[in-house]
Amino acid sequence: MIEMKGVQKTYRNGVTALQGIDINIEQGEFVYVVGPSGAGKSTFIKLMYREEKPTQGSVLINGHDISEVKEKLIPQLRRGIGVVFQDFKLLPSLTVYENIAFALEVIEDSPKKIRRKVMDVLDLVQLKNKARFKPDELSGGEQQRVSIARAIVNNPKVMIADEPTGNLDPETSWQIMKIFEEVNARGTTVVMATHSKDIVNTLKKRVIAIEYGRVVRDEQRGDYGYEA
Ligand SMILES: Nc1ncnc2c1ncn2[C@@H]1O[C@H](COP(=O)(O)OP(=O)(O)OP(=O)(O)O)[C@@H](O)[C@H]1O
Repeated sequence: MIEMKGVQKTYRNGVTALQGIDINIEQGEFVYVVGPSGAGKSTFIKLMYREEKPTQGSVLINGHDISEVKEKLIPQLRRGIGVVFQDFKLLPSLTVYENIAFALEVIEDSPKKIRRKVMDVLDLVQLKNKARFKPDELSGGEQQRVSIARAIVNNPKVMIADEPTGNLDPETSWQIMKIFEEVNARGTTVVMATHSKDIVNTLKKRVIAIEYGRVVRDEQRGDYGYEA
């Protein structure tokens, strides 16, 4: 469902962040992307939701080359892809409820439908009781749960996360991983860049390791493979 063919990404400053990337991720897989700092993980993730375009090669989602999606159709493309960041990226002036509903309002659902969908995802991340809170009234783990709820409220086929536990303590990170596993169990493909040796070596999944912009390892139930 996600395919990269002969992908190279060279940034405008001349840095080649990725080269010779050929990978295929099937619907329903859970994939960790690991590797040293600066190896190209974030670039790899950004190519999947058209935050960046490849310099060479193609990125296909369900057979469609996303580099060819017209600018005005990018919001529509992104609705099918939930994205979770290390720093949550919630809108500070909106409540928890509004931050999630915002992702739906652009697709013009009825108010009743919006309410049901938002409350359903808040239930999944166990934050129904904080729907009226603002992000700065929540702990880091709670904010990350809101950002996951926002990412999945449109029921995307893919959830992509760039170091989602990077700012969280170990216990909170495990809570977040339980939610990721639940989302994956419901059929969503999950691709997650991480530096967490503990998580990768405990919750065994497919591991794609990137070094100096190239895939150096791709294993089912792989290890983290680096020192923490
Ligand atoms: N917007 C950009 N413009 C120019 N160079 C960039 C840009 N983004 C990333 N790079 C460079 O591309 C390379 C890969 O960066 P990337 O952020 O993909 O690595 P990473 O593996 O995610 O690193 P980290 O684990 O530290 O987050 C690095 O050399 C980085 O400096």
